[in-house]
Amino acid sequence: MAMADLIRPARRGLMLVLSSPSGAGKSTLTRTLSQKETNLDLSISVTTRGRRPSEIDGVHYRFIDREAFDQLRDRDDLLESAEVHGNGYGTPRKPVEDALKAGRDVLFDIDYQGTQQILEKAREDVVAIFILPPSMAELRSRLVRRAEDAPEVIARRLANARDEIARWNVYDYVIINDDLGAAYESVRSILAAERLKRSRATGMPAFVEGLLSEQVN
Ligand SMILES: Nc1nc2c(ncn2[C@@H]2O[C@H](COP(=O)(O)OP(=O)(O)O)[C@@H](O)[C@H]2O)c(=O)[nH]1
Ligand SMILES: Nc1ncnc2c1ncn2[C@@H]1O[C@H](COP(=O)(O)OP(=O)(O)O)[C@@H](O)[C@H]1O
Repeated sequence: MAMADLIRPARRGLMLVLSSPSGAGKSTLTRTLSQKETNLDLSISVTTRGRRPSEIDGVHYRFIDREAFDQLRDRDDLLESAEVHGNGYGTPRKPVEDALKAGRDVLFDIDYQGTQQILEKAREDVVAIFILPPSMAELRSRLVRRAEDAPEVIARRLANARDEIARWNVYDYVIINDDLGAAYESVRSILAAERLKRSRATGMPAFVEGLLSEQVN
């Protein structure tokens, strides 16, 4: 091992938050990102909301009852928690702390209230991105097309969208998810840039080392 590797402090993982009003596309972007990116753990939240037909317990959320939720929160086992659209949601603390300590980055799909709580705790380590739909009409059609929620649930989520959009200034970046591929590339670029910024403190990034060690004639 090179001397530089021995004295270089390991980079603490960063916390990447993706939030959006319901239906703007954060779950789709989160899923793609966690499949394609290495060194990025997805934080699995607990929720008291009922499971949607397409969801798997332990993969998309851990579905728990109100009593279990209150117990986790009261024991301080949640890094952040909030009431959203009438249900409890929270981030289990332990998996996040373990990943960050090991230098892995963590991806969160949480709302603005949870984002604010995490920012208050660890501003320097957080990168918060807000995903917006191109229009309110398109937001509505995405919720209808997704066909996972009852009409009254969709109506409530659309009504709440206005309050959520008004919180845009909690975030470091805002992305309009019109073309999905373009939105994904924007998220990926932000992650790459923020990782590079942080690696300055801990030494040369691997791809720079790679370029410098390559011999060409
Ligand atoms: N604060 C907080 N919000 C969460 C958490 N998990 C999910 N959310 C948010 O709760 C809201 C509702 O999520 P969900 O019921 O899956 O509906 P969706 O927005 O239509 O995908 C979204 O804004 C999520 O980002 C969490 O652990 N903490
Ligand atoms: N750029 C896009 N163009 C068209 N449809 C999209 C786009 N992004 C996401 N969708 C679709 O919109 C619906 C809502 O997306 P989803 O990721 O579930 O939103 P959220 O997690 O923000 O509630 C899904 O059916 C998804 O396939």
